[in-house]
Formats: sequence, C-alpha cells, structure tokens
Amino acid sequence: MLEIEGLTRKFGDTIALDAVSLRIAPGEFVGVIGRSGAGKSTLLRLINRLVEPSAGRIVFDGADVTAKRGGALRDWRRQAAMIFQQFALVDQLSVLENVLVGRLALTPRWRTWTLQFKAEDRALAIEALDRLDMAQHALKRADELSGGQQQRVAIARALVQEPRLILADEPVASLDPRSTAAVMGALKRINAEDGLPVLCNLHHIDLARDYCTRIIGVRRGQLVFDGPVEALDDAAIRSIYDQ
Ligand SMILES: Nc1ncnc2c1ncn2[C@@H]1O[C@H](COP(=O)(O)OP(=O)(O)OP(=O)(O)O)[C@@H](O)[C@H]1O
Repeated sequence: MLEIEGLTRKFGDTIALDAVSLRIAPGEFVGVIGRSGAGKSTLLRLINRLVEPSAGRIVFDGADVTAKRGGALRDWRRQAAMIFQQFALVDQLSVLENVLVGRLALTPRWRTWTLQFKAEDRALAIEALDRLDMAQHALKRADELSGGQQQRVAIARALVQEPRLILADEPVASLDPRSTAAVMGALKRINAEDGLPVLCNLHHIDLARDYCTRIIGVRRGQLVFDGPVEALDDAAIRSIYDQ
C-alpha cells in the first residue's frame, strides 16, 4: 500500500503540488489526469524521490519513503520504477543491454564497472523482453526500434528491477495509436498478472477510461477528483480541466 499524506512541492512562488493525500492499493491501475502544468509529473517524481518534497510524507508498506537516504533511497528508486515519455534508453547499447541496465541496482558494484552480468540476469532480461513481445529484437541497437518498441524495452527494463510500483509519466504521449495500444496493453497486462500498482499520467481522457480502474484529477497542484473510472462524468472532467 502506497500512502501519501499532505505531499507538497514548491518551486519558488509556484506550488506545483499542494497538500495531496491519497492511498493506492496493490493491483490498482490509477490514471492521473489534468491540464499541462497541473502537477502530474511532480507527483510521480516526488513518489520516486527524483524531487524532494517541501512538506508531507510518503509511506510504502509501512516504511517511510521520505526518510530514506543513501543505499535505502537507491533501493526505493529501484522499487518505484519510472517509465518516461522519451523512454530514456541508451541508443548505442543493444536492447538486451538496455534491459540489463535495470539489474544494475541489484548487481555487485565491481560487476557493474564492466557491464558483466550473470547468466541469471540475462535470462531474466530475455524473459522480460518476451513478456513484452520484444525478445526477437534483443540484439538490435535501441535506436533501430520504433518509439512503441523502445517504450516496451523500457518497460522490460523496469520489470527486471523487481519493482513494487510502476510510475509511468505520459508513457504514450509521443506514440501513434497502434503503439499506444501496445504500450498501454502491456502495462495493463503486467498490472493484472503481477498485481503491481501502476500510477500513470495521461493526456487523453479516453485512454484513462479504457485502461485505468481509478482516476485522480489534479488541478493547479490540488487533488480535485479521486474515484473509480465510472465516476468520471462530464462535470468531473470540467472541474479537473478548469472549464
Ligand atoms: N524543476 C522545476 N522548476 C521550476 N518549476 C517547476 C519545475 N518542475 C515543475 N515546475 C512547475 O510546477 C508546475 C507543475 O509542473 P508539472 O510538470 O508537474 O505539471 P504536469 O501536470 O506534469 O504538466 P505536463 O502535462 O505539461 O507535463 C508547473 O507550473 C511547472 O512549471
């Protein structure tokens, strides 16, 4: 269970996130929607601790995430796997090597210097690629793939991190409709099969409706809607989008 209490982040005079509290249970697929600049990315980055909170607390399965430092913080970042709009792959590395990067946090440091991975790690990486229907591309360079394929590699990389939570920051914003369906379908399948909670920022309400079980609406840093996808009616949408 992810518990967020009074989470706030200020950038100068801007309150990017304003005292947000929520709980996310295992297996939920939560869509975060709101206008550009509403605070959606800041919420995900705060949870992963890429951004430090100005106030508030994040607790995961009883452990205070906001208090983590050093090795414990690195381990949390591994557990709260991020998926980015621009994939964040290393173009010059193969697909397989990119997925293995997800094992680095679980690999003794001396092995990481030379990118030496154990046979078990390679097997895990291939298995993850196979789940994303990408195993046949394992030896290609990352930059030979389409955007949708690159995003599926990024999801495979997240999976080998052995995450407990997936944070996807507009994972399909730069993809065409077919790739969008492949990537959202993959996230949905992993969520269902592994019971991993997914928190996913989305620009399109239709996508949120099609794939999410619960919707969180953010307006000017504040949580203005939190409910099952069925409750997202026109009035709720107007209030989230400030119309
Ligand atoms: N590093 C930063 N420095 C200064 N201001 C920031 C920073 N990051 C975010 N902000 C501001 O915080 C607010 C929320 O930004 P955030 O990126 O979280 O919104 P968003 O809902 O994800 O928007 P988008 O959909 O455009 O990605 C905005 O006003 C933004 O300009």
